[in-house]
Formats: sequence, C-alpha cells, structure tokens
Amino acid sequence: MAAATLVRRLGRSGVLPLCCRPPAWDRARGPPPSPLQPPGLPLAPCRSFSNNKIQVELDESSGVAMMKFKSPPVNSLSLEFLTEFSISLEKLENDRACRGVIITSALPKIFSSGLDITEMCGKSVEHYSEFWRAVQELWLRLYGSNLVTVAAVNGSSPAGGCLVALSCDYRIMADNPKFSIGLNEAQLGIVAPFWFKDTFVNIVGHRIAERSLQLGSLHPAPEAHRLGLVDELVPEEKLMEKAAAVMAQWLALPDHARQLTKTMMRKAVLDRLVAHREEDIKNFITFISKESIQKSLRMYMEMLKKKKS
Ligand SMILES: CCCCCCC/C=C/C(=O)SCCNC(=O)CCNC(=O)[C@H](O)C(C)(C)COP(=O)(O)OP(=O)(O)OC[C@H]1O[C@@H](n2cnc3c(N)ncnc32)[C@H](O)[C@@H]1OP(=O)(O)O
Repeated sequence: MAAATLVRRLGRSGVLPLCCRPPAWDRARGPPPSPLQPPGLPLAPCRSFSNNKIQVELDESSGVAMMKFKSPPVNSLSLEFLTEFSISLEKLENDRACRGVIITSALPKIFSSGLDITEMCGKSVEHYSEFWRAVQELWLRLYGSNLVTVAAVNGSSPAGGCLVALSCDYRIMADNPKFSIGLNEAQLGIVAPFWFKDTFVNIVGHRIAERSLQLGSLHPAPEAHRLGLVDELVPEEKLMEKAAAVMAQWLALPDHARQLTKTMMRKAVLDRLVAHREEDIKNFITFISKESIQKSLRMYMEMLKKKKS
C-alpha cells in the first residue's frame, strides 16, 4: 500500500481504520489479503491489551501497534513499568499480525521522565540488581526489535526517556521548545553507561554525544532536531499523523531486508552489552550504592520537589 494511502486512511488519530492492510511480507501465513478490500466486509479487529502503565492497541489490518505510556505523573520507568514495557514488546514481537509499533505518551507534556530515581535510592543490593537487569532487558528488546519502531515524542524526555526514543528506528518530536530531550545523567551526578552512550553516538556522532553527555544537556526540541537527536519536528497536533506516515514508509519495504539491515547496524552494540551484562550490573550496584551517589540523587529529588513550591 502506498504511504500516502495509508496516511489518508489513518487520519489524525493515527489509528488505522479496519479496511486497509499493507503487504504482509515474509510471513508464513499465505497470500496477504487485498489492500483494496472493500469496506463493509467483516474485517480483522483491533486488538488491545493494557496494564497499569501502558496501553497497547494493535490494528491487525495494518500491522501497526500504538503503545501509549500512561503512568502519572511523569511516566517514570519504575521496575514495574520496565517489566510491563518489556512484556508488551515481547507480545507484539511474537504476534505475527504486528510489523511495527509507534511509541508515545498518553500524558500531556511528558514522554517519559526517565528511570524512576526512587528505585535507585536507599534500596537493597538485590533490588538494584533486579532493577538494572530490567533496564538492560528493555533496551536489548527495544534496540534489537525486529519491528519498525517509531517514537512520537510528545513531551519532555530526559535520560532513560531519551534512551527509549534513541532505541527506536525513527524519532518525531512535537515542535515545542518547552519540551526537552537528552541524556542528562551527569546533572544528577551519575554516569550514563556505555550502552546508553553507544546508542547516542550511533545517532548523533561522537563529538555531539561527547559534549552533550559531559554537560548532561537537555536539548529543547528545535536544538535536538538540529543536532540530529530527533529526526523530525512537527506541530503537536500533527504528531500521530506524521508517525503513521513514517511507519507506512518503513513498512513499504520487505521485512526481511529491513530487519537484516537493522541487525547489521545494531548487532555490535547489542552484543557488547550481552557479553558484559553481569559486569555491567555489578558496576551499577557498586556505583549506585556509594554514599556520595546516594546523596547526589537525594539532593536531585529534593531539587525537583522544591522547584514545584
Ligand atoms: C554505572 C552507573 C550507571 C547509572 C546510570 C543511571 C542512568 C539513569 C538514567 C535516568 O533516567 S535517571 C532519571 C533522570 N530523569 C530526570 O532527570 C528527570 C527529572 N524530572 C524532571 O525534570 C521533571 O519532573 C519533568 C520530567 C521535566 C516533569 O516536570 P513537571 O514539572 O511536569 O513535574 P514535576 O513536578 O517535576 O514532577 C512530578 C513528580 O514526579 C517526580 N519525578 C519526576 N521525575 C522523576 C523520576 N525520574 N523518578 C522519580 N520521580 C520523578 C517529581 O519528584 C514529582 O514528585 P512529587 O513532588 O509530586 O512527589
């Protein structure tokens, strides 16, 4: 199906009506139905599953899932959130009807505030280990996903939130200078691990990543676009429409060719974490358990609270 047709059918909501289906490449499920299926015939339903943190709707006719973060106040990535996110991705990955996912937020002004800082404060070594394994798991799953992944960044997206967007195939951000995105770990007195850095470097290049990481910069949307951190800026009301258009463009290619190319581009970075996973967990525990780091995190949380009053 031509991208323009898919977009026209998607409309503003970004949810496909049930009368269109792009070619289902490489799926061992027989010949794909005609994309010109006349309206009015019984059609595949839109499947949805939801948990406390995330809502997912899969339009079986287009193969596109919409994943919305819905964990107020700021979609912080708690252990529960990370686990639900990984499970949702795994479900989609294993669903032969799904070829791509658009990731966005159901909350206004916030895509995700990054890792839940309270999960890294005053907890046991066992908890830190479980939490960090869940962060690794999510990244391995998202960065290594066979699906087409499009981030529709409709609000601020610091640190872990930025990593989620960086791990997708394409990033579209709402054109609002009040929304910022970046790996600001240094501002919290912590250090982004090598695989956050590798993901960032692969997108913006070494020099921009080095400066941005050292300064812990949060880039307002227009600057993030100039740096190549996000691929496109669009008015907020057009975000989902644009995400659907991009998805249609990427889905127009045969899955196997796109997937093998993605693997070729990302494998080295993924393999590096897989090879050093336990070491990375130990390193995280040692670092985060230091009293000086705990103090920095507590001060940062206090600063967030003071900012409100
Ligand atoms: C080898 C060692 C490796 C260690 C690597 C660790 C890698 C870490 C990655 C991370 O992701 S760390 C988290 C970084 N995140 C941030 O710096 C974002 C902090 N938050 C904000 O800047 C703002 O909250 C916001 C996202 C811009 C939203 O602003 P808004 O004004 O809309 O809301 P707030 O009033 O600030 O927040 C509401 C509420 O939420 C709490 N909160 C915000 N962010 C987090 C968070 N990341 N974790 C936990 N809690 C968070 C905030 O304190 C407020 O709480 P209450 O005061 O309402 O109780």
